[in-house]
Amino acid sequence: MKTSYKYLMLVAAMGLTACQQDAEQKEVNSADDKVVVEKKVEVKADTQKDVKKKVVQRVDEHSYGNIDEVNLHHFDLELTVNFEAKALEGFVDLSFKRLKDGVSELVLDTRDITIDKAQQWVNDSWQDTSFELAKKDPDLGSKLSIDLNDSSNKVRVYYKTQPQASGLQWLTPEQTAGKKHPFVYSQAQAIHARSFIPIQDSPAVRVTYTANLKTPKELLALMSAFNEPDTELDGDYHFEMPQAIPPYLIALGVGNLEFKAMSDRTGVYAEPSLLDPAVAEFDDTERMVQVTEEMYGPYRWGRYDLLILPPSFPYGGMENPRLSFITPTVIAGDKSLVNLIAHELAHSWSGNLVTNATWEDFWLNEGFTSYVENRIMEELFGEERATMERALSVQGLHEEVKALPKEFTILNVDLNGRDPDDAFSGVPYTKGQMFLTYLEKKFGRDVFDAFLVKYFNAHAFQSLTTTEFKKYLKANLLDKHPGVVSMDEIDTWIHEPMLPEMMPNPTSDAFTTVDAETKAWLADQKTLADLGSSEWTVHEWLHFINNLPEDLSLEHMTQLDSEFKLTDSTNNEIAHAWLLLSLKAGYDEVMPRLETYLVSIGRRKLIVPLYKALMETEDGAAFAKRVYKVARPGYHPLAQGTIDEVVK
Ligand SMILES: CC/C=C\C/C=C\C[C@@H](O)/C=C/C=C/C=C\[C@@H](O)CCCC(=O)O
Ligand SMILES: [Zn+2]
Repeated sequence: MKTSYKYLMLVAAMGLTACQQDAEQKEVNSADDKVVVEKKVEVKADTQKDVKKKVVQRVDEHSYGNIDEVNLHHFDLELTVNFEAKALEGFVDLSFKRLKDGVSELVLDTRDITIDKAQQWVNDSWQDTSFELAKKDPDLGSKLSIDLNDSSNKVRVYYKTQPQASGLQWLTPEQTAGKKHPFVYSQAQAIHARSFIPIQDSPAVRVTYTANLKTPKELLALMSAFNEPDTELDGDYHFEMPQAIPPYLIALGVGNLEFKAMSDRTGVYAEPSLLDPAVAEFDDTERMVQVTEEMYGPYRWGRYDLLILPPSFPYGGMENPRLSFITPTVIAGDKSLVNLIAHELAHSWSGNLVTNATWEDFWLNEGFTSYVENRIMEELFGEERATMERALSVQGLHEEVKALPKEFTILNVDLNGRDPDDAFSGVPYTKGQMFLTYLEKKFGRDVFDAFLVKYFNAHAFQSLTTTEFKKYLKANLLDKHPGVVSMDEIDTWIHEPMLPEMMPNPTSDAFTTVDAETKAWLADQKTLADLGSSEWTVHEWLHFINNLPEDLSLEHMTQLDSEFKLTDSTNNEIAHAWLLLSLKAGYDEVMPRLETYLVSIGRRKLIVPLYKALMETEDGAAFAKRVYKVARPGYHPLAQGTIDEVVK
């Protein structure tokens, strides 16, 4: 096996002796994958702590790409969307610059892609070149090495995706709202872009792109690129993405989609029956863009549109640039769940503009975004709602942390040897958000806002590691205001497990009132009719349900349901909270509703806790297995993977 280029990069950076290099080299040559190589280097670096922090964290253990040798900066994609074969078929031209002399190969990430041919651009023509597709690693996929001659700077790869591509979901017409047309969409984060494009699939890479997609004539294709609002349906679509983005933000969606504008630069794409409800729900989007610009500087991506996906979309939203992908489960009819739009929009600053360099730095994307999301909500809907949303998140975090492996409660998590999807949790989101809220409170909002604007500008269209962030924070905030927050405190937030005592604890007066009312009801001092609940917002309802005792009597559960019709709630968050409580309290009246819920929604956050709760009892497990059999074919591969583990 060849020596890992990353190994050499690390050795050079760490200044190991020739003898040490030799010893390491032997181990590397016998190792069969690069993760082992990096583990080895990390052990070695333990004796040089500062070097370890500086160097090892720059390594992206989730990519085979030779990014220190070849800088991939642009691609042109030509694909046919073949619904019968559940495949994308065509080729990609990858343009790159060499960073060193003597580079003889371009190393890419792939997963479950069939490679038909590789060519390189030499002397003004395409010439075949040899390539090697390595054995598949279960987490990372297959390394693709393409031989380069001395001068080429463009490679063409002919390929097709396979039906099980982890980054694509192919839906039959029956799985869509309209039931007449098929649908396909991508979800590339964290390391799934490689299942539909051979690429250096690391968030440290940034590429511009163009694409031509051929689809059935009656369908519309969209990408995370410029989407012309009045595109004609003709099955032949061209896209340009002039801003350089990391590969996990490459996205496509194809279906029976229509467009409605919400402002000059914002609009919604959705299946026809969902279009008007979505526009009504999300018509504050333009205001959201404006207030974010006022706080954090210009929106740098041109248009900001939303694509409403089928309910099987495994996440709430995905921040694909210029075109956020959105679950329909947040179309509640009362704008109660639109913080999700604030969140995806906030990524246009934190995540898409300033990006985590590796998946171990994921909290840099999500902590900042959750903080900015809440600031947008405060601007649009007031302090009380923003506080309630923070309080709900923090309570959820406390619950989640109890069940997580301790190492996953660290912001700068160690993902060595792990699939990033397996470490996914609310920690990078809410613990990260609370860290920034802590800094805001310590330094004051004006100072902290100025720091954030500077941070976004200084790192625009770049990726950075946690170590680089800490250095920037120290120089630009801590050292400028000495004695306010120490580096030890910063390290506790970023590198220690669990939740620090200094974590802010958002308290809402409205929630305090709900708590008092609940107490009075449980003590038989008030009836449900006297609770004042007719004035409650969705957030108060969520707080109420989430804080009821898990062993609430069946009599109390029945009273609640007959008074408030909670089993029939059409708000998916309230329904989720109520169904979960019902499972814990043994309130079986909900089972038919639970079955419908689990079969009709594929968003992991809403269904995984329900499957987990079901698996706690024998009857529940039998129910879970029966329902999952029906629901599974409609779920996204990511949700299938998670729930397969739960419902073993
Ligand atoms: C500690 C976690 C460390 C690393 C995880 C790295 C990457 C996460 C990756 O697996 C994929 C994440 C995709 C997220 C997409 C959208 C979310 O913001 C949705 C949140 C949940 C929801 O609202 O449904
Ligand atoms: Zn996010």
